[in-house]
Amino acid sequence: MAEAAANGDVRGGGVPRPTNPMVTPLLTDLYQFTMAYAYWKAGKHLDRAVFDLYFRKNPFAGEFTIFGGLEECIRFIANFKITEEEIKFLQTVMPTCEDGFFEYLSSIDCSDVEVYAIPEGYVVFPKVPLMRIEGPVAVVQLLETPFLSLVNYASLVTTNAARHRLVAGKSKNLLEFGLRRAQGPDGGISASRYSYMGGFDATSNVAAGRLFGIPIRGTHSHAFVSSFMGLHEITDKGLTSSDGSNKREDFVSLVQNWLIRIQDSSSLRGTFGETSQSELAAFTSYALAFPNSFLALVDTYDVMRSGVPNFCAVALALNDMGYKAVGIRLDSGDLAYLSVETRKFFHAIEKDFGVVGFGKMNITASNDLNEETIDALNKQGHEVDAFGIGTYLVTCYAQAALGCVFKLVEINKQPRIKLSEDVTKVSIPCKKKCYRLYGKEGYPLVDIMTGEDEPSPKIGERLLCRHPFNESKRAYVVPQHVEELLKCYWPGNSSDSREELPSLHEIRTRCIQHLDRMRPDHMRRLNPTPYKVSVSAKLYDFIHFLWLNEAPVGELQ
Ligand SMILES: Nc1ncnc2c1ncn2[C@@H]1O[C@H](COP(=O)(O)OP(=O)(O)OP(=O)(O)O)[C@@H](O)[C@H]1O
Ligand SMILES: O=P(O)(O)OC[C@H]1O[C@H](OP(=O)(O)OP(=O)(O)O)[C@H](O)[C@@H]1O
Ligand SMILES: O=C(O)c1cccnc1
Ligand SMILES: [Mg+2]
Repeated sequence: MAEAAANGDVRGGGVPRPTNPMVTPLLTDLYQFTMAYAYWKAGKHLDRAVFDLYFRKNPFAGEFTIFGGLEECIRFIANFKITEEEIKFLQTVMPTCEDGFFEYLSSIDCSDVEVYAIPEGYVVFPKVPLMRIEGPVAVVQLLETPFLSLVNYASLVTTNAARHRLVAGKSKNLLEFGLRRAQGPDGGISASRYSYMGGFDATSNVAAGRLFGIPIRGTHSHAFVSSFMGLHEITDKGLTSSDGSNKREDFVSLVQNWLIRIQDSSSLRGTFGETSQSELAAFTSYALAFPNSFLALVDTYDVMRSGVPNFCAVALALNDMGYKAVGIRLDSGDLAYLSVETRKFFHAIEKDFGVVGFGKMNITASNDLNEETIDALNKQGHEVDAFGIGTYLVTCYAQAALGCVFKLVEINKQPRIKLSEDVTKVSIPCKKKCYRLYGKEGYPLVDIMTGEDEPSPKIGERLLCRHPFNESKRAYVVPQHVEELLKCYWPGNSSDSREELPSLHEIRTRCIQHLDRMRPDHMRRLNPTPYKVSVSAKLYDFIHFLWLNEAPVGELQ
């Protein structure tokens, strides 16, 4: 709801426009328009074509991917219309094309296009169509680039987020901090949205929070700490206690007294000397501004000799006034060691001053974190409760693109194939149905593609599942549960009813549930087991028949 409202104009049968106003029919490659013209010239533009959108290899050396970006594709086609002004511009780009073509272009929409897709947030695998798009060939051709642009990064960053969640574990808070490092504003907004979808808890990106209802969180920066010179800068020193008693105290004096008491306490005596007064002033000021949610960045000068003792002095002063501090953020140094030492310090405070719960104070870590560093921290042992992750998450540093493609699989009911020297690049022809077959233990066992007219797999019935290209790889499966994967998201001429577009929060919940349902060996970081993607025996035979038919026979001289 908030999404539609924030996005203003709602058209296309109640489907809002794409989130990014740059997503228009012109956000495509020139060759889509030149091909559309050539189809039109040949009188072929209304030929009924079926395209599959899929990827060939899982990213990040993993064996799974999460599908993201579907809602934006549906928003795009629901509102697809080339404006008069855009037509005029296209005429300048393609000056040799006949007027009749531009009249045709101005008449098209996607009312006769059908989109069947795997629901957003599902765990998906190579070669299985994420989307099957059917319609007049010229129109569907125009959808290729925008669809790929909407799905490729969305799926990649959702998968990246899910991988960070898997390595961090369920109990940790994951905060997306990437806006400043993302590939521009659209990259940043998309990263926040799809990181949340992939299992992050919150974002620092305020605009994304507003647009998508993602929880917004944040701490403060080093600049805030170093901007203070000393406690004398704090003019309004008073803090009113939280208990409604109107008790007001000189908070600065309270903090100073606590710092002395910590320095003299039995377990911490001698562990630190003079702390930074600049930092103490910054923390005190921040606590005065946010007494209910005080969290301090403790690594500007020295974590153990200044940041943590200063934080504790302020947190204990807040405690006297009935407020509970949140915790600290570490943004440099050895995060395993520093988090463990900080935790010991917190426990010592709890013990020495009898402040129940102080030992459990939140520790957030940031600084160029990624899957590997979090894995390393886990192996070393750490006390971090929350990870703030920017650069490696949003730029998908470990893999630049997912490599989704959009391939013609049928035209006018004639199956088509794209051949390649590289067998992984050979497309799987035909308008297909796709199923996920579940085994006895409740795990998905295999995805299978069949021809459109083949009977669907049945529970309890043995079915031969074949590798699409490798003759010797095949297995019988007796499914305990069968799920048809491609659902109708844009019915076009068909009589199927349209699937609802769930909220981002619902997609996130679904994504987490689906990841939980996978067999653990597919999900592990090191040498995961590939999930099997197969075709029916009939489709296998047909692929190889068509392959032989289309591949020219070489001549040896
Ligand atoms: N215990 C650890 N094990 C493995 N990697 C770690 C550990 N602690 C921190 N890291 C990672 O090591 C890198 C440290 O970065 P870098 O060498 O720039 O040091 P820094 O602490 O940021 O230094 P500076 O104080 O100059 O900012 C970061 O990517 C961080 O996530
Ligand atoms: O490290 P990332 O995963 O990209 O997360 C975002 C970073 O952004 C902030 O740093 P800032 O821009 O202040 O600069 P810094 O690198 O000097 O800390 C924050 O302190 C994090 O370190
Ligand atoms: O709130 C934070 O701590 C934050 C936000 C963005 C980038 N780095 C840190
Ligand atoms: Mg940093």
